[in-house]
Amino acid sequence: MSVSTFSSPAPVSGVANPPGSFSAAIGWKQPLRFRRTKKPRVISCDYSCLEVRDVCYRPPGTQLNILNGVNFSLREKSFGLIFGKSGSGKTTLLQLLAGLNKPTSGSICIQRYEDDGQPKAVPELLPTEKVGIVFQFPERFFVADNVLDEITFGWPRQKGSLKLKEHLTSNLQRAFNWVGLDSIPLDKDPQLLSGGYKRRLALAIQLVQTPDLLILDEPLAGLDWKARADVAKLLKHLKKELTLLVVSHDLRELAALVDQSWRMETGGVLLAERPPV
Ligand SMILES: Nc1ncnc2c1ncn2[C@@H]1O[C@H](COP(=O)(O)OP(=O)(O)OP(=O)(O)O)[C@@H](O)[C@H]1O
Repeated sequence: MSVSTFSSPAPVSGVANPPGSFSAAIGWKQPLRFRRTKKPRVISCDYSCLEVRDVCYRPPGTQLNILNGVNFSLREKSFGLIFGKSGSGKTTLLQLLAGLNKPTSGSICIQRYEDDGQPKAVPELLPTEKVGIVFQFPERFFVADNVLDEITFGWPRQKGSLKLKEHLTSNLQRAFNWVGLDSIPLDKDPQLLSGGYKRRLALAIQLVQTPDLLILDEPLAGLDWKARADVAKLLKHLKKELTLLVVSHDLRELAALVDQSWRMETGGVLLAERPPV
């Protein structure tokens, strides 16, 4: 979905593992350092949009459409907000975007545009491996008894996957920097983190996979005012790196971040509307 305009940090082996580094924590013989590669910058003015067209969803075995002709478009590296009454179909839509269910009809695509707004080539189906999703109250799904195991849960365990692990570790370091988890000991029990830090950890787990689109269902729910402000600030920072689509009832805290917003009406109809704050 995004065009890479900057060279990314590349792992380099051959130096001692600094104590507390990810490489040391994982116990690798080939330690990692990070330096910027000298690839030239590519300046590109074209852009892409997530485009949802005429999406309907009816759960198998039922006669009722939860989503009815949903249409919207969200430009890359922007912040989209969906709000609306409980039970209107917001989470159902997020699940379709994340590839957890398939629309009954309609399409979910990425369309590239020229700088002048002309579509470039035909739209491509949204690749679900480039979509991350953080569910409501993600900390309830934490399974490990330390931060490192929680974030590396599901990583390849086979011996032959060193390259992939190096890649993931490089991403992990970047994700921890982005969400401000660098100061947290990797052996800390995730359940002992504050509410705001649990949310940061849940975000980092998704960011390791370098999604282009990150979907968040009620990211501020259940947090105190300080943690809500911290997470909102973090989302503002993340918007510079990837596209964010958020479902939330916390309109006041998020209004300043919003580039585009929609109200989900009862019956699964989505209407472009500013947050009523
Ligand atoms: N598999 C299913 N079968 C039948 N009904 C379903 C199914 N999944 C969701 N629903 C119903 O669809 C409606 C929309 O649910 P959804 O969770 O998407 O709403 P929501 O807008 O996200 O609500 P909330 O804000 O409370 O999270 C609800 O009435 C829900 O009970």
